[in-house]
Amino acid sequence: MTQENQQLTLALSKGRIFEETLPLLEAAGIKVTEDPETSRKLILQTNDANVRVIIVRASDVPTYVQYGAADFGVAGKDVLLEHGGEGLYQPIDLNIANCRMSVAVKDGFDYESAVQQGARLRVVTKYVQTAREHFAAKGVHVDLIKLYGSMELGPLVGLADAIVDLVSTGSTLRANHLVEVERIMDISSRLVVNKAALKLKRERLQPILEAFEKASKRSS
Ligand SMILES: Nc1ncnc2c1ncn2[C@@H]1O[C@H](COP(=O)(O)OP(=O)(O)OP(=O)(O)O)[C@@H](O)[C@H]1O
Ligand SMILES: O=P(O)(O)OC[C@H]1O[C@H](OP(=O)(O)OP(=O)(O)O)[C@H](O)[C@@H]1O
Repeated sequence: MTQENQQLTLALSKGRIFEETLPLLEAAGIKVTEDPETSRKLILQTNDANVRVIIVRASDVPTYVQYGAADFGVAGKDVLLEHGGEGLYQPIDLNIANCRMSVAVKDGFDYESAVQQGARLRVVTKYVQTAREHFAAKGVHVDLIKLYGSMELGPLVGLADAIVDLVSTGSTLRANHLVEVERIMDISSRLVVNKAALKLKRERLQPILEAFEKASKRSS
């Protein structure tokens, strides 16, 4: 095997996923030697010459792994559901970046009666696939409008009746006078592995996957 074939590339997003993956990497003996918050570099080296980290948008992690540009990565269940998971093996729930996906409305909006009356609701979200499935399963009629961020603004400026977004502490909802009216699902981040890499680089990947699994169980 050539040196290049031995190299493993891990796709991570900046922020909470990077921060919360660091202890798992350390459990596998891997230390990232550069900080993505202070460096503009998109390829970060580690103490292991055969492992490098690439920094991509959270929602792009599954795409890099699907096409083999990264051998493995860490992505939220929210992102994986929107992507569809094609070409990805998802062996471990890492139990990091925990939150929930919920429906929220402006304080005072009677969501239950609107639903009971069969009203057609306008919903803004970044998670169109998951939202569509959720409302279809409930038999609620919705017009979904895709946004890329600041969903909480939608009901405040008359763009929508409701939002589907991630909630953790609830402080973003409170700050914008919104209330959570339905929990759709719990969200955590998963390790995703390129299916071909799992076969071809199993020897290098396996110990890392095992260390991640052990460390993520310890923290649960
Ligand atoms: N408030 C939160 N608390 C805990 N976990 C969260 C929270 N918000 C998002 N997450 C989880 O962390 C992941 C990464 O979120 P992050 O905010 O870093 O990226 P993003 O801004 O949503 O993505 P993108 O850059 O692609 O638009 C999300 O996909 C989700 O699974
Ligand atoms: O319930 P809370 O603890 O307030 O967390 C919820 C917020 O967290 C996420 O945004 P994030 O902080 O990731 O900002 P961004 O997606 O706009 O980068 C999510 O989109 C909510 O706005």
